[in-house]
Amino acid sequence: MPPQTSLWQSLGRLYPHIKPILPRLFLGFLCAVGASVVALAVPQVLRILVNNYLAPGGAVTALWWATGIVLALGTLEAVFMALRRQFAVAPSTLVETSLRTSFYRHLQDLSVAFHDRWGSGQLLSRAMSDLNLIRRWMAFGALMLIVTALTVLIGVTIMFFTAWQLAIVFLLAAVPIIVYGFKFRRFYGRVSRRSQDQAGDLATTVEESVHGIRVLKAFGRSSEALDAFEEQAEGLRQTEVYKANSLAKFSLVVTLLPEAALAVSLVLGILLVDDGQVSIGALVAFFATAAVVAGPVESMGPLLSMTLTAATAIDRHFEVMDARRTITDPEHPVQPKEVHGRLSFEDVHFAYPDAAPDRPDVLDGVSLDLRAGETMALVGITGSGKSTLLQLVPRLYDVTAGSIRIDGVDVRDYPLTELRRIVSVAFEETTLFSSSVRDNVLLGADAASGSEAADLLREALDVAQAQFVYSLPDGVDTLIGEEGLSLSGGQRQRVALARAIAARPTVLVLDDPLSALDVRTEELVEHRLREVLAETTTLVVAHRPSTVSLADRVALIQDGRIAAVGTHAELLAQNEHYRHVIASLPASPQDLDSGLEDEREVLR
Ligand SMILES: Nc1ncnc2c1ncn2[C@@H]1O[C@H](COP(=O)(O)OP(=O)(O)OP(=O)(O)O)[C@@H](O)[C@H]1O
Repeated sequence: MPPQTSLWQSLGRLYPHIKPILPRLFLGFLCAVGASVVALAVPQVLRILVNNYLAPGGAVTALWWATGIVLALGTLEAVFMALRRQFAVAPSTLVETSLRTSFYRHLQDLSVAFHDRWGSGQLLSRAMSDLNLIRRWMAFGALMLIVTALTVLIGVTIMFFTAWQLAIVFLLAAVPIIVYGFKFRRFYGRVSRRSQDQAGDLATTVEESVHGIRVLKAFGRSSEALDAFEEQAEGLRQTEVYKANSLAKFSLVVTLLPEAALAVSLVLGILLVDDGQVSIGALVAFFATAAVVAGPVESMGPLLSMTLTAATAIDRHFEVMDARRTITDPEHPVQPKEVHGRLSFEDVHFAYPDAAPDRPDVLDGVSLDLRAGETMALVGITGSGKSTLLQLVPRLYDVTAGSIRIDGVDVRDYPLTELRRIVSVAFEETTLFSSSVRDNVLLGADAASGSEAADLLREALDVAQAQFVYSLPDGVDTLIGEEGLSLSGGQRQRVALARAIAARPTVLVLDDPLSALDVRTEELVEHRLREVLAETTTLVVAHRPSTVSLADRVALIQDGRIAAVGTHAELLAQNEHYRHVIASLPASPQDLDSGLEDEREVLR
């Protein structure tokens, strides 16, 4: 658990966001104070009523006047309360939305390394429920806490002036409440943090099991998943019960002590009236004021707990917002007029941030040159770092040493948007968004519109052999559902490949994007890719001999370095490890050779 910050530090971090709506919040605050002052005025009217008009021989009309005044004050209090809501609720929703938007923007900007570390449920709960808590606190909790404290302060002052001897009894009762309040604050803050973190972990579990529902069902692990979920949910329930119990204890003390003080002062009050030191009217007003103050005093517990929960939510929000962007735009960006796509890796080293320090780098000095327009296949045993190397090109991660250059310019010197326009990626694990096929394919071609966009879409779908989309219910406008789950694995891959092609990149990195395709379709895709992307430099991870046929040359990666580069035939003839890797691929090298010949025939 991160270190606990002080309550004021946490709440203070919200100030810049609240600043624009402060005038309206202040008006809301004035209305809340108005409502409290009016509520406190009612007992004073009662005092005058009892002392002057309810005495024997008092005028009846005066009684009606007093009743009318009490009614008017009641109405005024209701109006003030309605205005408070009006002033505070709408602006606080604006702050919530702006916090949520900046949170989302920051999540987009944070590096992949950050997302590797954070559970999606933790981010989801911070984006949704924590911000909701903050909004409710801004619109209600914060105002009411101040108003409540003020009401108690004003009420006790009035009680002092009405009958100071009785007010002292109440002040004595306040001392243990204040001491307990301080202890409660520290303790409740910690428990509140635990419960919000547990809620986030629970959200991650739900997200993961919904995501992996097919695997859970296929392996018959649904009941085990349920057991694990129940255990987590029970942990959260226990924390919530613990929280509720400690709040109940605090509320008990906050309610019981003033009630006890009331009982003591009732006896004392009667003695004082009997002694002539306090009038009956003053005694009535004192107790009526005490009754008005009792409400705010009792609400102190829930309001304080709401404030502490909001402070935790603010801490959780800023933990993400404080995470630094590690992959940023260069200070002095280089923007060449024309990019040809020569791609070079120069002594590239890379280790994942969470890797053990004694582990060797995943990439341990990779040096490789791709000519502009060349297609190179990357081959290596599983876990040799092929995907890692690919992800360094569009700067999903940054090299830890060495450099990657496009046309001689370090990728870190390109503006990020420009680099990602130059480099397009398709991964084996496809990610599609819950929108139309068209929007998914044209995701990286945002500059295109109208007929240009339509042409790009048609061509990309054609090259990726994704013509099946035209027979979907609404053609390219068909919504393909969350993560494209309504499509088959091969269909999803083809849409993702079409997306990479439609971006019209200068450098294309493909992480085995054809693995779910049958050999015939793969052949067709490769054929069309070569035609359309003749000018595009392509680095493709190959897990099947047939994919190697796409390449002009093959690079063999071994122990984090490029062990050999050459044509497939050269490497087969010269490199023992290459023969071993190729032999471990789904088809035998002999098949590959014949396959390659067949495919060359197709390409000729
Ligand atoms: N996000 C990550 N955090 C930490 N380590 C990682 C991460 N991703 C991959 N690795 C590790 O880096 C090494 C290289 O992984 P990589 O995915 O690049 O291999 P690969 O050659 O593409 O494997 P495959 O052929 O199985 O796809 C592996 O040991 C893997 O465990």
